[in-house]
Amino acid sequence: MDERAVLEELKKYRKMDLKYEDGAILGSMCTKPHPITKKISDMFFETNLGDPGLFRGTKKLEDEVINNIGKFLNNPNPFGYIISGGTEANITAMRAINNIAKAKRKNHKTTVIMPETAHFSFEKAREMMDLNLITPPLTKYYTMDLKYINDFIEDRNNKNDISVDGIVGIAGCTELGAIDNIKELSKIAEQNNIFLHVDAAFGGFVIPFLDDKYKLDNYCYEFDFSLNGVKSMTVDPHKMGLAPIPAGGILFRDKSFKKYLDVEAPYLTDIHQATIIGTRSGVGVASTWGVMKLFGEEGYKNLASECMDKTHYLVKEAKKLGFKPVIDPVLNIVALEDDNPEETSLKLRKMGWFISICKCVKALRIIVMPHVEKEHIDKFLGALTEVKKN
Ligand SMILES: CC1=C(O)/C(=C\N=C/Cc2ccc(O)cc2)C(COP(=O)(O)O)=CN1
Repeated sequence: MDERAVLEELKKYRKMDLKYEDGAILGSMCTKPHPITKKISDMFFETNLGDPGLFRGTKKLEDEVINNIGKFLNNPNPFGYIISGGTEANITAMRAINNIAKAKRKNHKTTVIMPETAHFSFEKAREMMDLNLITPPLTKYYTMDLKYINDFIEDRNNKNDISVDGIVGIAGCTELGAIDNIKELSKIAEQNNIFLHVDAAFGGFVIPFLDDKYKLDNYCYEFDFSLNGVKSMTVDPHKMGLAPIPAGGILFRDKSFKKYLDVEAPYLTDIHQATIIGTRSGVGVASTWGVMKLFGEEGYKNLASECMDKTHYLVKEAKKLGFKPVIDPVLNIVALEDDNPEETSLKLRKMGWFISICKCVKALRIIVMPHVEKEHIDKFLGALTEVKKN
């Protein structure tokens, strides 16, 4: 095929895809990347951070991006990477917890406490590292029951039983946007010398920029490295950071954690490699650097406010039509109670609406990303009303 034919053929495939701007994508935590990232992608498309000695400028960008993200997460000295996504970031944090535990006790089964609302990337980590996951009961706000955690750890300590090696707190859970009480989890982690990882894959680019008027009394919004017990965080630029895929982020409190991830990499320009993925493009790094410079704190504050205003609009209009949110929106995520979410979601899909559903509660799930406008919300609620009538 000549170049023209190749491009013509590819256009046929691309036309089969949905477009964010059409507003029918309501169940995605990704959105249309900022336009500047097209130009940045073109500049950095051949870079490979898997061999950083060859791409020193791009590696310098990654270090600056990690520091810039660290700044809005109250970490003056972060260590980390911009990697394939939140899944790789969470698995990386579990690698660190597992390797720290194994270094203390050889035949120990690493035990990690995390909520049932945790993203399924932790199930992949469990399977890969044979982790022992403990899921405490949830409160009515869909956050982990702190008394249960304290009692569980105390009981283990009293029995001199297998200790708890890690705790995972979610700052903006996938299904509902609920934020665990990271402040209390940090105290528990510090008192018991347990590694606390915060999965803020979605919330990391929202919570630091959230105006107080959107904050609910039932949740604690302190969630970052300002809490001494927090040892690592997942924060994904390719969600509310408006970077193109792939751009997940893993940050550790400092560089002392690198030794728990390093693997010898003899034939690279570096002698060690800490990331799970080897060869990795620098496009996500450069795009994140660019969008963060373009937006600044004000830009992300405006973005968070715009999405929260549309979220509250959706809830207000849905309530008028008799639909009930599972919880008041914590972030730009709405879960509407539904007696048969699978069926409703399928009917909506046939009408061209792509929402998702919750697992932890019978509900429809809508993520009000920047590409979702009020007109899309109005049309969606019209379709939902029609589906529920029949
Ligand atoms: C709290 C948390 C998440 O909500 C999460 C992903 N969430 C949602 C991923 C998603 C994105 C677009 C889409 O159309 C559908 C789903 C991940 C994994 O992030 P990923 O590997 O970048 O998908 C980790 N933690």
